[in-house]
Amino acid sequence: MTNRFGNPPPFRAFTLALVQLGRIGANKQENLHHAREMILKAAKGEGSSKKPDVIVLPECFNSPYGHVHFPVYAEKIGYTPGSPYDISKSTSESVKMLSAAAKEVKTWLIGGSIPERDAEDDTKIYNTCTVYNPEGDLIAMHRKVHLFDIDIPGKIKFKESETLTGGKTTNFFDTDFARIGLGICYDIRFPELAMIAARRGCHVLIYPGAFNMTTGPLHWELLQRGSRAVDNQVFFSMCSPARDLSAGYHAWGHSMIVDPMGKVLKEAQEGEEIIYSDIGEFQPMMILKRLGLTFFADPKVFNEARAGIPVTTQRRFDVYVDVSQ
Ligand SMILES: O=C(O)CCC(=O)C(=O)O
Repeated sequence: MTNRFGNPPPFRAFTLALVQLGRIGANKQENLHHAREMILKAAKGEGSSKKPDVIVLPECFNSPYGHVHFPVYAEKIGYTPGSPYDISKSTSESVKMLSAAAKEVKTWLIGGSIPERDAEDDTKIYNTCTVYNPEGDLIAMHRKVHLFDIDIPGKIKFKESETLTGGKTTNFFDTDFARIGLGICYDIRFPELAMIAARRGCHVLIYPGAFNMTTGPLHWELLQRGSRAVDNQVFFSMCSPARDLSAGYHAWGHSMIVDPMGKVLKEAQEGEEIIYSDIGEFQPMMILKRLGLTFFADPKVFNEARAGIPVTTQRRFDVYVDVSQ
């Protein structure tokens, strides 16, 4: 696909690891220490025969989840919109840990999310995902666009907007094997974000998330499979923290990887766990080629979904009205 956002890299199979992180408590140092341990474990492919190309952490991995906690745990990443990413002078302990861990394991790392304090305006805090390449460079960020403000009487009330500001941009990044789109948790409820990413050539969308015990059982899987993956014919994945019933917020867990036909490739349970899945299919011949410098993979399900059910090219933008009013 050619587009004004630059051609995406050719899509080749890769292995994705989701770290459904547990033990996220009040002590930030411990949270960072444990997250690092789990990144190292995931990189070894522990519990799997696979060594991942991309490792993902959950939403809000360095702090308890709740609007009162965000200002206390917020860190300045050192990023100013419009400027290149440069974390050499960042004061963020979380960013330093993530960058060093990605470099150590030489793997792409989607660093879940952390509360981020604006570089210039101290009153603004975002829920921010940072992404590192295998050299440890920060190469992409996503500030949660849609804030999680809900009130289901007797079940759950949550108001991120009490302390957070919403991001203003859609974001993706290119690796040498795929273009990957970003979102965070509640962003999944807004189909526009995923559709924009898919139409900009993303093959895979990855959202760190932390659904709860009310909406989790009803919507977590439905939104990933039935909605964002099938709507856009992309691989879709959300990575949750593990469920901790002693914490103030009870995460649903069930981190998941879904293919473009809506098939669940891997799903975690509730506890701390690392799950792995191939994105695209490795063929035996291709494994051999992989021992050389190049390898080819079969993005079969991606191409077949789009060829067999060509909604991507059948959309009637001439008919759809502007629904923004
Ligand atoms: O949309 C939902 O039901 C949950 C969203 C959420 O937990 C979040 O945005 O952190």
